[in-house]
Amino acid sequence: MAIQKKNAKARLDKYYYLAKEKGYRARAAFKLIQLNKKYSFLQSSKCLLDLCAAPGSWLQVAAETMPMKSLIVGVDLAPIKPIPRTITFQDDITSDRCRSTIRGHLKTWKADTVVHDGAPNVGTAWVQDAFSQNDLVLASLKLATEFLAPNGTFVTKVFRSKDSAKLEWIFKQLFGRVEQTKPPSSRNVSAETFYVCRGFKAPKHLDPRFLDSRYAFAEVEAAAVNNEAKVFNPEKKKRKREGYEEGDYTQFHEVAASDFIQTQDPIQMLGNLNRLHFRQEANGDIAQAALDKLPETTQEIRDCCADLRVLGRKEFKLLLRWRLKARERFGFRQKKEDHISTESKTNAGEEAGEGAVGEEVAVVESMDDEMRLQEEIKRMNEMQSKTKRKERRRENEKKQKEIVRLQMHMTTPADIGIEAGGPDGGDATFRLKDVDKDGGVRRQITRGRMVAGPASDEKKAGEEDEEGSADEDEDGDELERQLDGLYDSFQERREDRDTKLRAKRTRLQARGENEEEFEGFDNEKDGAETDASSNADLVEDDEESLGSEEEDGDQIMTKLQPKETKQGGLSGRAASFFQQDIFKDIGGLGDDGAESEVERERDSGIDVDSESLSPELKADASAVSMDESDSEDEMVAEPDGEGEESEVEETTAVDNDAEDEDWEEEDRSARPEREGRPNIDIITAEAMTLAHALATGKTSKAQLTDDNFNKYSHRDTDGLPEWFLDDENKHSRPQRPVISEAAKAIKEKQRALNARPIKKVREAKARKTLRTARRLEKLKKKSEGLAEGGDMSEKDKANNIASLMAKAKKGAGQKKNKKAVKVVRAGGVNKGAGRPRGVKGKYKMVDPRLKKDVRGEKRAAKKMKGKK
Ligand SMILES: C[S@@+](CC[C@H](N)C(=O)[O-])C[C@H]1O[C@@H](n2cnc3c(N)ncnc32)[C@H](O)[C@@H]1O
Repeated sequence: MAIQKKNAKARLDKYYYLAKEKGYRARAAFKLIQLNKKYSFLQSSKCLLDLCAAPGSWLQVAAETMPMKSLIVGVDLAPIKPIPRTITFQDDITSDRCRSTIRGHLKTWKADTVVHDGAPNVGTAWVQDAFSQNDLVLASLKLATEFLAPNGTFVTKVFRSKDSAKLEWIFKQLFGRVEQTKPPSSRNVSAETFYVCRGFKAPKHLDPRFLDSRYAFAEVEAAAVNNEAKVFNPEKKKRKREGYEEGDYTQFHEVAASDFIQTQDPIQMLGNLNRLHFRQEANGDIAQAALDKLPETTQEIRDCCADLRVLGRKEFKLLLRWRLKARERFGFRQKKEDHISTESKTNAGEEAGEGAVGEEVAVVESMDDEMRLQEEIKRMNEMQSKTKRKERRRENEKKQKEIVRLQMHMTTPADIGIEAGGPDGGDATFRLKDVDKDGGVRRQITRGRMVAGPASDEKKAGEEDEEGSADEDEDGDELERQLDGLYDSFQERREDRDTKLRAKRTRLQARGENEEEFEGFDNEKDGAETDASSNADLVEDDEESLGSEEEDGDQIMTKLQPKETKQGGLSGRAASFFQQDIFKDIGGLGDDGAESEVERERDSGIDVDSESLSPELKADASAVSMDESDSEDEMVAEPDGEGEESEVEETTAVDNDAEDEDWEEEDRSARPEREGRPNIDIITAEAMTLAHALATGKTSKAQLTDDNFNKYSHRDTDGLPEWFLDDENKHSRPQRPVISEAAKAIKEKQRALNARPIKKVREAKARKTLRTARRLEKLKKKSEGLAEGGDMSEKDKANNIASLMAKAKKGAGQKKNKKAVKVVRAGGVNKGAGRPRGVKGKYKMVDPRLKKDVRGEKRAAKKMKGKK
């Protein structure tokens, strides 16, 4: 947060002020404007859903861009002040209530566009923030999949992190076209980027895990090729190529659920079968009917039995637990219980008890009902407390691991401090967990240095959790160990059948080994660094709500850039592209005359006079004109419309010697050319460098033309305020290289120019010279007349001519006599009544006191003169 405050001022950039000027509530508005400018999705949308909409600048943009009577709904955790033409409400987009509220607002409509600009609260570690943001993205995508119309558009902000690629993969499964972009208004220092996903495929059915961060991110991660795995695990398992079992030529296998309850090898069944059915044939198995009626046989169990191939670890555990319960109901006993029930253990049971852990035996019960009931209750209680302890321990263990992995940037901050299990409290299905199959003892997943701390912590936590004795704890793990062992053997069987699974496991193992060997991270340092940068990155401008600017000064409102205008059916970008010279002879490519040559030149960063430049020079594209007769004001070349300062200007063919007479305003279009080419003068070091490069062949015309089609060339400046454009012109333009020789040459040139009198002085001098010349001409004529006059004596003639010359000389130094301004004393009859009576010509009303003072001064001056 400190970082945010420190940078608060710097964050108030031009978009902030522009937003303020245009009345948008946040500068984020420009992001939507720029995204829409590029992809034009708002104009064609009639229904829009804005997830995480506060303070509402995107809603403002949507409301003014979408067609009238469009339905625009916005939701955010924070309240949104009402915006005309939009419906807003306050809720968490991850909640079910939010979903039903949206449904209520949309009624039968489907959204054409869903936009999401959500950002989690900042202040935690970078990875954690990024993860929460990704979580938000998934939540918004979930809503989008529910409310988007087929072929609709989903626009979302994503913070670049290791999970961005996974998100992109998910987007690509759901949308026809997915593009990543960063609008210019998004700060470069921000890790945010935007995905514009178009062409929603609207799948009829979507596995909810697809949009669950734990599964979604884990799945995509596993899909990545791990080359290291190949290095560290070069051995190849031999493939089994036996083919079909004898007499079994189908790939779909099912058995009655009661068989699963009775079997001694449930894992084998779960691994090989596709379904456990509950069908009851006439005269069929009573166990099957009883099983069907058992309260433990819940709908969830039935669903799991329906397709065993799609189940995960959690579901398998569920089925195995269900089987154990059913076996108890049916009177089967486990080995451990046989120890408790000393009366009824059979020899067969004992033999089975020596076998592998978890092996069960059928026991013939002979206890009376009461004892059995007590035993049942005791056992259930034990099981319950064991399960609780186990859950707690696993939570702790998981959190510790996640924290370490998080610090190592090896994982996302999955549910730290929240819930380690799945959304419904279960484990992540695809979580890696190594199991010691034979001993049923679970190995630590994370190894080496990384887990040293957590492992001991875990132990501590485990100790704290202990409520009973150590023996009790061991018993408590029994079920877990059995399940893990069973699941492990199931996994192995599956892997034997499925090469992909095997490869995945190998990769994960290799990764684990790499982690073990890796010793290079400095957790503290790393963490500190990322935290700092993360905050800077994640504290995005969007929180800068203008509405509450007084409070934090960071909030802004935005104004949209002008809408993209289409020219001749082409988008603005396409139109400007086809306006290039190479397309000019091709008909039907937009409006040929829409842009003048000069404008084109200007767009490419060159300011030239279209009429005076030859085509070659246009191609040279290095010229911006400056008339030598024009003085310094023109030299400080104003930036053109595109923000490029003029670098070279045309000169007229004016000779320096005649500069005094050259004060008439130049008509640029009438500038002469030298040998059919415009007379070019170079006035900036960049232009000089460019000219040098051209002259020495270091660059070519084509290269130059290419360079001028840059990202600054085709900006839409319509409707933008002057100050904004000025700022753009100053800073958003290509930086051209300058060589020192060029800089020196320009300096020299400017020094010479500065030494010259300024234009007005030269003009005045020229006018004076002209007047004198005219007067002398007149004088000459008069003198000639006098000289010819016969009546006058030679002396008179000489006197007359001398006096004429003296007059002319005097007159040349004098300005025309201005008519005297009559000073009138304000007051009396002259008080406030327009022109004073009897006064003709110019007059000036003055304060009576002032008039008196002036007269007094004059008198005093006269007296002084007289004394002298
Ligand atoms: C960058 S702002 C959005 C700015 C908005 N696009 C605009 O133009 O004004 C991010 C918003 O996400 C919201 N947000 C974060 N988590 C949310 C959640 N779980 N549900 C709803 N809104 C959430 C925050 O309250 C915050 O207002």
